[in-house]
Formats: sequence, C-alpha cells, structure tokens
Amino acid sequence: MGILEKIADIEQEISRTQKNKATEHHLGLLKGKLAKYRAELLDVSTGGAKGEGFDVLKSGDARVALIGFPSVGKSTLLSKLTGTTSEVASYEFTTLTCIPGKFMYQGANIQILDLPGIIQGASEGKGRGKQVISTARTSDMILMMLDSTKSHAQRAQLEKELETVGIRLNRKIPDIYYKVKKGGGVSYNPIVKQSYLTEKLVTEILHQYRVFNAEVLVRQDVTVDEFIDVIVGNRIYLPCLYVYNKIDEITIEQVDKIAREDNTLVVSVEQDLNLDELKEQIWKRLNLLRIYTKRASEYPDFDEGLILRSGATVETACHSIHRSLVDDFKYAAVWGTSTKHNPQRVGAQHKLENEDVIQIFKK
Ligand SMILES: Nc1nc2c(ncn2[C@@H]2O[C@H](COP(=O)(O)OP(=O)(O)OP(=O)(O)O)[C@@H](O)[C@H]2O)c(=O)[nH]1
Ligand SMILES: [K+]
Ligand SMILES: [Mg+2]
Repeated sequence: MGILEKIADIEQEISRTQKNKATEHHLGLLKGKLAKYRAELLDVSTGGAKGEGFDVLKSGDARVALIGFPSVGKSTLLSKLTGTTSEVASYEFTTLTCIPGKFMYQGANIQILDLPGIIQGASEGKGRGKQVISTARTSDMILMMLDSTKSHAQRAQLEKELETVGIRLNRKIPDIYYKVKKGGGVSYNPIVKQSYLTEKLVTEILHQYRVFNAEVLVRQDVTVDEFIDVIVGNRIYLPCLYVYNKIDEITIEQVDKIAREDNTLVVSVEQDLNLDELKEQIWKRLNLLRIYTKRASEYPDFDEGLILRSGATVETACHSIHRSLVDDFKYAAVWGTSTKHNPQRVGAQHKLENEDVIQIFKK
C-alpha cells in the first residue's frame, strides 16, 4: 500500500471513530501515525521539501506570501500594492510561478510574493502545491486571500492544506520541553493538569516514532496534536491575515458578517477599498519594530529608522547600524515605552520596543 492510501485509510478511520473518553487513546495513536506518514510523504524531516520552492531571493525586512485558490485576485493585489506587474486574468492559473514585489510601509521594506493559486490536494503535490507551500514556509507571514462571493468552506480547505504540511497559523509554539536521551526510558512530567495527554499515550506515540528514551516536560495544557507537532518537529508557526476580496460584489450585510471574524479583513482590490488598512494589518502582524537613532545634542531622525524583529535588543540595533559598533559599545540611552525613565541608561541586552529612540555611547 502506498503512503497516500495509508494516509487515506487512517483519515477514514479517524472520521469513523466516535470521539469520546473511551476512544481518546486510540484516536491519539492514529493521529501520531498520520503525522508520521505525512512527514514521510513530504520528506520535510530530511529537508527534501527545501529547494523545491520557487527560488526567489529574500530581500527587504520581511516577506509575505500570498496564498489562495485560483482567481481570487492575488496578482491584482500584487500589482496594486507594489507596482510590479503580475498578469491578471479572469481564468484560473494565470500565475504559474512566483512573482516578487515590494512596498514600503512605516519605513519597512516589505517583500510580497504572488504565487500560483493552490487547489485542494496541493499538500499531496497537486498542481504547483508543493512548490507554493515550500515557498510559503520561507515567509514571515501568510496573507490568505479568499473570494467573498464564494463559499465560506474555502477558508477551511486552504487551512487544511497548510496544516497538513506543518504550517501552523496564528498559533503559539506549544510550551513543551522535549529531549531525546540515550537511556532511562520515557520520563513524562506534566507541570499542569492535562486534559488529553496521559503517560501511556505519550509513551506509545513516542514508540511510533521509535523514541524509547526521552524527557517530556509539559508546561501547559496541550492537545494531542500539539504534542505530536513537537515530536515531529519542523513545524512552522506563522501569523496569518485572512483577506476577503471582491466585496464590491456582495451586500453590505454579507460584508459586515465576514468582517467580524478574527484576523479577517474585507477588501476590494479592484475598487481600492480598504487597502491602506490592509498595509497596516500586514505591518502589525509582521511584528516589526521601528527604532529611531539619535546623535548627541541632535533631534532623532524620524524619517530614517532601523527596522528590527520583535524581541530585538540594543545589541541587535548596534549590529544593524554598523558591524563593529558592538565592540566599541559602552552603553545606550533609550527613550520610549521599553524604559521606566526617559532617557534610561541601558546595557546591550536591553529589549527594545516599537518607536523607541536610541543613542549609543562608545568606549
Ligand atoms: N469584482 C472584483 N473582481 C476582482 C477584484 N480583484 C480582482 N478581481 C478580478 O478577479 C480575476 C482574477 O484576478 P487575478 O489577480 O488574476 O487572480 P489570481 O488570484 O492571481 O489568479 P491566479 O493567478 O489564476 O491564481 C480578474 O478578472 C480580476 O479582474 C475585486 O476587488 N473585485
Ligand atoms: K486569474
Ligand atoms: Mg495570479
């Protein structure tokens, strides 16, 4: 039996099995097996999926991947936002490769990738699915474009394709410490009460992956799927914005209903509706910091700024100003929300926040 058939079998068995306390353990094991076959299929663990993506040079401060079914308006958006031309047409699969473009927002240079439309079964290699998904894995954020005139089910279908290949949307990395050991068996330590995991289930799932000695420290109440994610590894956690396009074709009541959903924005790319808000929402989800630098007895330069990743420290800022600055670094003065007083004298490990102003003092 091929892997695809094995996967289909297990999926069928999972959907046939009633979900209750008595079947929980069995279902957990099935999920473990399913994740294993999927990993084999995609070969992500061996790096097979790498390099299969479209080879587009990463440039700018962050990368956004446009994912959606055919003809939802992805290329129309790329052309509008970036001025790069990507062919737009009313027929499906107009775009057959990856077209990069970029736009500036809040001083950040944001790269956006227009990709071929994906179809159901993409995760198994249908269409250009594998390439699109591999490229999506290299991005910092997914912009999932949906057609607001079409069935609402499209969103769940696309989410499933991405889930299948280990992309987790708008979710945090489960707080589990997991380490494979040389001996001593499986040591399972839940720090908080678990609703789904048991020592037996954890041990048996690990056995499916031929892991017989490991330390598992679970620091939050997790689902079986979250546990499996940690075991399989190679998961990618990305922010996702759901963008419903073509609202010019639906009623105001319908627009209102869609707009109320989480992480969702309604737009009409063609009619220029809500595109400024779209840029703002992209910026927010990329979690970038804009930091201003200042010289002694001068005002900060609010036109120029450093664009850093969330979590960046004063040391990171030094690096992005000049390579050798860290060596000469004595201390920094910081004004902004990251400090108690303004200015505050801080060391290299001080964490910066958006819109902080920083002045570096050298030895
Ligand atoms: N009514 C309406 N039509 C739009 C809007 N945006 C794009 N379209 C139309 O939707 C069709 C598909 O647009 P594309 O940009 O080619 O869509 P795509 O998602 O890139 O399609 P593929 O590359 O084939 O996957 C075109 O006929 C566009 O004119 C919009 O806001 N409203
Ligand atoms: K199209
Ligand atoms: Mg296109």
